[in-house]
Amino acid sequence: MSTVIEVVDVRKTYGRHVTALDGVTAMFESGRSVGIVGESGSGKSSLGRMLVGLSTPTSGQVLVNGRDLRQLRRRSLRLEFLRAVQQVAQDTTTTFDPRHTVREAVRTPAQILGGMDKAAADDAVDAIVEELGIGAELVDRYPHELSGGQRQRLSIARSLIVRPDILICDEAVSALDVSAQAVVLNVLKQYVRSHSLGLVFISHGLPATAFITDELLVMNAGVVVEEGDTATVLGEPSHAYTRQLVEAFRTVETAAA
Ligand SMILES: Nc1ncnc2c1ncn2[C@@H]1O[C@H](COP(=O)(O)OP(=O)(O)OP(=O)(O)O)[C@@H](O)[C@H]1O
Repeated sequence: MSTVIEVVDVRKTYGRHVTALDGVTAMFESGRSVGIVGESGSGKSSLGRMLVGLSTPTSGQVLVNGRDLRQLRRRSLRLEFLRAVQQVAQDTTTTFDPRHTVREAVRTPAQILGGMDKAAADDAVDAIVEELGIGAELVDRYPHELSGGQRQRLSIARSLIVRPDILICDEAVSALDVSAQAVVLNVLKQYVRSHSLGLVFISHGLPATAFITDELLVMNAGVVVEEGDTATVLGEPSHAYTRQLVEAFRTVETAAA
């Protein structure tokens, strides 16, 4: 395991009145899966967006493989950054270019970032699609011909094919039915164990988070209030906010059962 992303005392404010992140320090390693949990508005997506370079800190630093993220956003280092960090978003409506089939969309990063030739990239597309339980017939469709869940799985395929050091998943399995979710979560877990993938898993779903993460960061009002290994944080939460959150998770689960 090696440290890929370091977040050092990061603050993020929007305008004058909203502090989304208030002094967050965290480390994300390859081969380890970290869940970020917290109620709505606690800053999870603000942190997730920062890790993928979609937002910059108001103060503090985000380092990716030792380099400041601001440097990595430059065009000359953009490919290096994309090889290290990939993301899967909750809303995949704009993830795919409507002019290309999903085969082209999944194959292109394998060629550009993975250095594969077209034939090897095509084989890699077929392999990852099968691994994720996606029907082979879907890859020759255009994005608008797919359901939200199908697009979400193909978006995961497109990120995994690059073999990034870190994959940021923000509600990335939320559009999937339970059986598709189980397949995807198992594949992601296997990539963490066997291919040293570092996973950052942002989710409101407790069972999926408990299953897939090694560690949890609990956020409240832009602050990490508790962190530790998942079983301990969920089984013996030490912070009152975490106890409340775990209780709320369980209430929803019971109501849904
Ligand atoms: N672009 C923005 N402009 C202004 N305020 C924002 C912006 N993005 C987020 N915020 C605010 O920052 C705070 C943190 O939002 P964030 O989206 O990070 O929370 P979250 O924990 O991911 O919530 P959810 O679980 O609902 O997705 C919230 O108060 C939100 O209203």
